[in-house]
Amino acid sequence: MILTLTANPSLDRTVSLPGVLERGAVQRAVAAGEEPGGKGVNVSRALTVSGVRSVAVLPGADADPVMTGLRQAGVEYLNLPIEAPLRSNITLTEPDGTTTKINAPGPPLKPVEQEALIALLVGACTAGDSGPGSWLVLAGSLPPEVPPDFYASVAHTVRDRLGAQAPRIAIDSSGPPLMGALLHGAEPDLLKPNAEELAEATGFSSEAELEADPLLAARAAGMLIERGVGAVLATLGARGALLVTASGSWLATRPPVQARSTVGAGDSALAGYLLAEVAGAAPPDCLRQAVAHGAAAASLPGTTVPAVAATDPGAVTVTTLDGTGGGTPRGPAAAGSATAPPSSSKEES
Ligand SMILES: O=P(O)(O)OC[C@@]1(O)O[C@H](CO)[C@@H](O)[C@@H]1O
Repeated sequence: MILTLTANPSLDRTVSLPGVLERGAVQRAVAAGEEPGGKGVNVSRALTVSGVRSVAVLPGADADPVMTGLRQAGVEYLNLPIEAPLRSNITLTEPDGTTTKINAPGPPLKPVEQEALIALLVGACTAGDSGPGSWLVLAGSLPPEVPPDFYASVAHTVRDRLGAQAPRIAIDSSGPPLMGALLHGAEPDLLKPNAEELAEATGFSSEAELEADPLLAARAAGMLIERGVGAVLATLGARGALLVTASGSWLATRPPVQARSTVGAGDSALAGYLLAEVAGAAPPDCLRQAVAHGAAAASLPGTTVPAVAATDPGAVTVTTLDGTGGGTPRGPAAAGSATAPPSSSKEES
């Protein structure tokens, strides 16, 4: 069982435009839809749709549309009821796949609610089939009033309370919550940054340089390994993704796909990695499945998550970067090409 914690979930509203987004104009959408979102929620959705048990832990009222969406999608969840409605995040998509996203701050989570959310999570870790072979994913931004070291506090509490039975911890966040986690000793077993977050977390080179140069990105990821991170799964937009561990570094690339919405592609990549990992795959094959999942998600509308059966890991090429490991190269040699969101769409972590 894989647990996810989304402290700042959202109802993702996707509006499809018939053409280019025109600032200041009234435009008619060709389609609109809603899905439960937030990074951890998306990871849980992607795992569930592939038949891997996942429980999403999140704040929000029983009647909140996010819970309704999770029930409809058959996703298991544990919610901490709060009074305020959860946020709605808006995605505007253009026909060429260009994605514009506007994220709301979300309702504040009071200190007493933060404690209760952690208690709910610890309870979930001790129940069922969570344990040292499993994972806890801490993902997304933090709502107002939550301190930036929140993910580090969660990691410390879970490890203190569960000891050897604690699940491994994966973190996917950005800005102050990412820095707060790293600076306060969260020491995640897995960190999933994009190029911007890798630059932010290491202060090593710029986002553009890291995205353009996987070897440079691998060096930056290596700095995080030296600081106690177990493994770094770095998504590099059109350059594919990297996996860096203490025992090896790998780069995965694939032919471009026609992107429809890059929202949630990073979350699906993390889900792909985890579902391969819990099935016992070797690191290069976990990376392969991450890239296959991310590519499939980018080709789907809105925050839609793919099932593993709809992904194409055979199209992904994995190469060893440092001669310490490597997967069985499969599919067309496609170095330098990968999931290709349009240049005007930023890959979300
Ligand atoms: O504001 P955050 O928490 O950083 O990101 C939230 C969000 O953009 O992340 C997901 C895509 O990764 C979406 O479902 C959701 O709207």
